[in-house]
Amino acid sequence: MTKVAVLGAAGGIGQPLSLLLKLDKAVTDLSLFDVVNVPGVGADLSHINTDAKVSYHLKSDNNGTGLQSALQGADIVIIPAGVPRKPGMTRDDLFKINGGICADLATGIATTCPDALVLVISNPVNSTVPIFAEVFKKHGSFNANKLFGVTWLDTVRANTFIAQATASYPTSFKVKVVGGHSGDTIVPLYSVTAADAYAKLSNEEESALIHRVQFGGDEVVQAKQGAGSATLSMAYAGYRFLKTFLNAKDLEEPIVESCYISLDESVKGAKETKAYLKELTGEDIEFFAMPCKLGSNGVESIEFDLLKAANDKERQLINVCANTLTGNINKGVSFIRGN
Ligand SMILES: NC(=O)C1=CN([C@@H]2O[C@H](COP(=O)(O)OP(=O)(O)OC[C@H]3O[C@@H](n4cnc5c(N)ncnc54)[C@H](O)[C@@H]3O)[C@@H](O)[C@H]2O)C=CC1
Ligand SMILES: O=C([O-])CC(=O)C(=O)O
Repeated sequence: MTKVAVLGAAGGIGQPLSLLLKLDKAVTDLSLFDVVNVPGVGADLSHINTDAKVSYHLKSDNNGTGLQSALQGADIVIIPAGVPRKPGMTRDDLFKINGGICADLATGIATTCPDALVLVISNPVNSTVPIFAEVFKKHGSFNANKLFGVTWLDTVRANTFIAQATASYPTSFKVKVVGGHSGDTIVPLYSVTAADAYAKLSNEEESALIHRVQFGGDEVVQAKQGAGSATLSMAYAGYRFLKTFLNAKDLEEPIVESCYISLDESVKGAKETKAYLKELTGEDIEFFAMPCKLGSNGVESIEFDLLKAANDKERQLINVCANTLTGNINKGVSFIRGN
């Protein structure tokens, strides 16, 4: 029995993501939540003859207790709620409005399903995940092993774009991406996780490839001309990342995927990762996307050795990342501590 709650289910990401979840045999209950339009999305999905039971909840239901009903008994909560970018905006420009939305949703999770795995898609991920962590800490329910920023779209793009650059199949790559989820905080570890293909590229081709992964989101924002940002590729990425947890109990070996997590001491490998980042960048970094071994209870351990194997160019990129990322994290933390 696995209940998955989608918060922001009526949106551009929420709808295709909910469709993919409705098709997954491992999902027994699919709970859809939004502030608008979710009855229509829920009624539509509920006609599909797969076993997952669909329920839908508006925030305003039953005197404003719709969020609590949606979250009751949830094992996994995935959150694509909030506004997307328009051309000319950075993800950080979304902070004020999405920060408030995330803080409210985090409070609902902390008070209704504090043991759930929480997967945050809402941007700016670099700051919204620290917001979730701070709200959970306030309620005494913070578990660093169960809170994730979904950065899997960066992995999806890193695989696709190197395949395009080297005329190979995207499915032949499993590139790990570290850092954060915006521009120069995104660092694909091509030299470590796609060494053979990467070695075929010239210096200029390498730089162009890395730039494309870092700014892949902008390509979609520009192509959509004001109608939003990535939705279909994000729904796929969010579903694939979530599926890791659905599959975990049937696998003998944990799966290793990149995700943005707290480097709290309770996470195995976080101490080493933090110390290494401090030595490399001079910064105390509290959240970082890392390849992690994942099981049904969340992070089993961080794959620190992959980070240590980064080449000089990647180490320089991590240095650039650290500066921006630390500011983004502090902004999220003080949004809650200052409130
Ligand atoms: N992590 C990642 O890699 C990516 C993140 N995103 C982010 O995902 C978020 C959603 O993007 P889209 O689906 O394209 O936007 P959208 O505007 O199409 O959908 C957002 C949904 O959130 C709902 N919503 C607003 N306030 C809410 C609240 N308080 N509670 C519940 N639902 C609420 C809206 O009603 C809407 O249905 C954006 O912040 C976007 O930047 C987008 C692509 C990739
Ligand atoms: O670019 C955006 O705003 C949406 C996003 O995070 C992505 O596509 O990676």
